[in-house]
Amino acid sequence: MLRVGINGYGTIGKRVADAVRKQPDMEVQGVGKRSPDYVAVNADERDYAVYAADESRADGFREIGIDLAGTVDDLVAESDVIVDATPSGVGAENRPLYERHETPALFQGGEDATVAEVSFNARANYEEAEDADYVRVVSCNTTGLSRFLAPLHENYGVEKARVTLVRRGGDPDQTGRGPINDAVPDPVSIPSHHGPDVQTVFPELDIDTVGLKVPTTMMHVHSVNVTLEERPDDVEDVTELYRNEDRVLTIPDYAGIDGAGTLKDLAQDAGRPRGDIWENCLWEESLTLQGQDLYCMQAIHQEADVVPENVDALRALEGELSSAESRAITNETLGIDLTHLHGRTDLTADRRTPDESLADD
Ligand SMILES: NC(=O)C1=CN([C@@H]2O[C@H](COP(=O)(O)OP(=O)(O)OC[C@H]3O[C@@H](n4cnc5c(N)ncnc54)[C@H](OP(=O)(O)O)[C@@H]3O)[C@@H](O)[C@H]2O)C=CC1
Ligand SMILES: O=C(OP(=O)(O)O)[C@H](O)COP(=O)(O)O
Repeated sequence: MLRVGINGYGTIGKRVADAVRKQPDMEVQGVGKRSPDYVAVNADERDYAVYAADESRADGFREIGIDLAGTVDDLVAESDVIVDATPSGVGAENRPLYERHETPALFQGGEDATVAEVSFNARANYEEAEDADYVRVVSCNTTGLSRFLAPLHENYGVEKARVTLVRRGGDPDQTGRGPINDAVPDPVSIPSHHGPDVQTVFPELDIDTVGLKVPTTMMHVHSVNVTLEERPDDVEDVTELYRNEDRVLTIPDYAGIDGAGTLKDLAQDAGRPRGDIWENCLWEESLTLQGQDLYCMQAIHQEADVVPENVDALRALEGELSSAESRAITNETLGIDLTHLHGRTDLTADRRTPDESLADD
């Protein structure tokens, strides 16, 4: 059993903890938490051992009935590997602590790529993490773009990718980012940081990205245009390619899923924890071919898509399972499977009004 310590129990850390707990080959050693607040209570209620990130606040944990298991220093010493899910920039400050204990670590996409030896996406470059001690799981947007681009890259070649990222303004718990009523070029400089970040996974790829933020907490939406080196025979071939990707949910036209709100509703109806959507959500109807150019739109649940990638990155560091083997276990244990949407598509031919049916009979 791989003992995994999670340092930083916020939006990403709490989801990674729950995902690790579901794996047959891993266990959660404990979680590092700084503030003794409702999220700390939630960790305690879920029976995670809580370690203090800031010793000066240890009394605050005791006052709310949380019996600390130690400090983050202890957590690092007792774990086989650390998932650092602290805010952007704090991970880099933590790296010397992990080095001191010779404990390998994963970092998140808010860190600069230089924090680790490898920037990781399970679908695109799993093998590169096998000999590493420090790995950065790329950000939610970069994860979504890597999953989207990998099959195109392999099957048709990518001459040039251009992406407009309509970014959610903040996560639901980030009350400090609102209320807002605006659409803000963010970053206003072009290209945005996302293009260079995708190149940490696909070094040769020619990609330009621009970003803006809008007042929603639900999901990011990408408008993508890719010039392919080789033209697919038919757009249906591309649709089929994505239907066969394990972490891409292709949205069939009949489903009536018209935006991030209906996607979240779908996830909640499906009983997903926290309404999480781990897959890229790609509208089939938006897949369009014009000459060598492919267009499409996809939505990315920023709180969730990096979670299975963290689990796979832990296995990549171990070096015992292949990408396909690890992804299969992660998908199965988390329940990454909304293919029931496609099990219904055959019925669309019979979607006639009662009057039409009677007329035919
Ligand atoms: N949120 C998102 O949409 C995504 C975020 N990421 C990346 O994941 C990383 C984490 O982001 P996110 O989960 O949103 O962050 P959160 O702010 O939600 O959580 C951060 C956690 O780290 C703790 N923390 C803060 N400062 C320190 C410190 N000095 N030492 C130890 N722990 C500390 C916080 O403690 P406390 O609250 O107790 O003070 C909290 O538990 C970032 O790199 C981010 O860019 C990647 C993909 C998507
Ligand atoms: O990694 C993320 O986004 P990014 O890919 O746009 O950098 C997360 O959604 C965090 O974004 P934020 O920088 O708006 O907090």
